[in-house]
Amino acid sequence: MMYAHWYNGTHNCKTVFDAYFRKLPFGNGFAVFAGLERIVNYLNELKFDEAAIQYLAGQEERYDPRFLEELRNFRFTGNLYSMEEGTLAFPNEPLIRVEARVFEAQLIETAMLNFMNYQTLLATKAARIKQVAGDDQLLEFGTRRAQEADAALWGARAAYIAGFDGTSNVLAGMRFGIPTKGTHAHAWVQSHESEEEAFERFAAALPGQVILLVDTYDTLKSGVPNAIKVGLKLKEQGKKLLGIRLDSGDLAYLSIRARQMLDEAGLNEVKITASNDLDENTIFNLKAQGAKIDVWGVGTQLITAGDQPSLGGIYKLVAREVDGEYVPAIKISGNPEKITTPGIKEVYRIVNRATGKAEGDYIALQGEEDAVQGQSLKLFNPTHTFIRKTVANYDAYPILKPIYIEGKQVYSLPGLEQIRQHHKEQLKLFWPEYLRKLNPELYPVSLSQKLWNMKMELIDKHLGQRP
Ligand SMILES: Nc1ncnc2c1ncn2[C@@H]1O[C@H](COP(=O)(O)OP(=O)(O)OP(=O)(O)O)[C@@H](O)[C@H]1O
Ligand SMILES: O=P(O)(O)OC[C@H]1O[C@H](OP(=O)(O)OP(=O)(O)O)[C@H](O)[C@@H]1O
Ligand SMILES: O=C(O)c1cccnc1
Repeated sequence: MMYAHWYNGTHNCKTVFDAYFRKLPFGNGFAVFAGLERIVNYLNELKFDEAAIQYLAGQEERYDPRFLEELRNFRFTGNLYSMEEGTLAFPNEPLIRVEARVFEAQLIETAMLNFMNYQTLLATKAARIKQVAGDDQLLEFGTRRAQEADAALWGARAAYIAGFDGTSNVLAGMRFGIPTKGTHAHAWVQSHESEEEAFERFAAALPGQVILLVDTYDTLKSGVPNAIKVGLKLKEQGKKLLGIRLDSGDLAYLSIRARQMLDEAGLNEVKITASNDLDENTIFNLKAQGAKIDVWGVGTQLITAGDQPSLGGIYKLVAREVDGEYVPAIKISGNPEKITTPGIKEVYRIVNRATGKAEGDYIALQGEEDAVQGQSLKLFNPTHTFIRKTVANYDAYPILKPIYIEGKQVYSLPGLEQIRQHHKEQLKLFWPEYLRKLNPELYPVSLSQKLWNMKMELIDKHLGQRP
């Protein structure tokens, strides 16, 4: 497409694209936007180096050398607006808007969607797990099962944004400052003559971090009693057994029994960690069964987003420059939900001043800023327009922030702690009915009347052209 634009002399035409998703993952009521940091890293480094030019020169498309010369000077020179990481996002509203030469805007589509889709999916899955875990500690244990190494690293970051407390991925600790936490594997126990010896040696090496895996041979007959022996010895030395880990069997029953045994031995402070194919449903059920688990190690189901391995985020052309002016663009589909919303748009989060809670998101055309300054605002469902409400006494917060203006990064990436905090504050903005895990209420995302009218006119215009 880049070549075809260059060949036809349209490559410098300005275009506007929106990145958004149509359907929330996991039946959740919201998504947690993530991926911006990696998008910024990508755009800052985006260029065609000599090796790339050479590779393209050898392809069967037989690119004109002047095109390859153009690529040599390629960099991102456009504008990019985005939600901040950790922000709650909803279907059919732009999460990112790109305004750039079509040459650039088109190239970055796939990479941007890759980063946005995976990280947003992961942060959303992690938010669901966080919701059931409450104040229990959550550890990300997924690296060995992730869809390759990048997914492990950025997935650990996304999980931390949404409320996980640590990761077993040490590179994620080094790169992003996420606390690294973990225990030991069965192999540690298997590589000693006895379980007791294995526990003692582990405690000797890492006296401040001892969490012992107790299920290698027999959890209640051998693992927990041996851990208690080591725990009591550590106590005598003024040190502490931090915890035990259960990794198989009935985690409710075993944790209740292990808790009793630890308490009877006077080791009330020793925490119980559980792992083994956990997700929000097993954790919810284990808690309902009265499991005595303080720390949850979650791997495969989180890092692969096991129940929905992809977010269907898309990137659609919404405006293009014609004779020096932007004109809105639309894509029609037989499926009304797939019809795009044309034009350059702002997204506002409408917050009720009396309750401090979000009433809905409101998408208006650029230049329509007055629409959200009035005494009252009409929100309606763009597909089922009879579903409507009027909000008075509100604040309208624009949620797309400028990240690049004319290719210059104008946004300083916040630290991870700040992003995590922002996410926590976002959650407080919403009524619980939108946040609940099962059958949440549909959060209203409305179009301005002007935008809705314009969309309908464009639909009429294009359908009118049909034979
Ligand atoms: N009390 C419980 N209620 C509901 N689910 C549980 C309970 N205890 C464990 N589970 C879950 O049931 C599944 C058991 O899986 P599986 O049968 O493969 O494990 P296992 O045989 O105990 O251990 P291993 O990993 O050694 O095979 C896991 O996902 C685990 O988290
Ligand atoms: O179950 P997850 O949520 O992915 O959590 C990570 C799992 O990885 C480790 O197991 P390991 O790779 O040794 O396999 P196994 O315990 O299932 O045999 C650990 O003991 C957990 O069970
Ligand atoms: O630290 C652990 O116990 C751990 C880490 C990753 C995967 N499984 C277990």
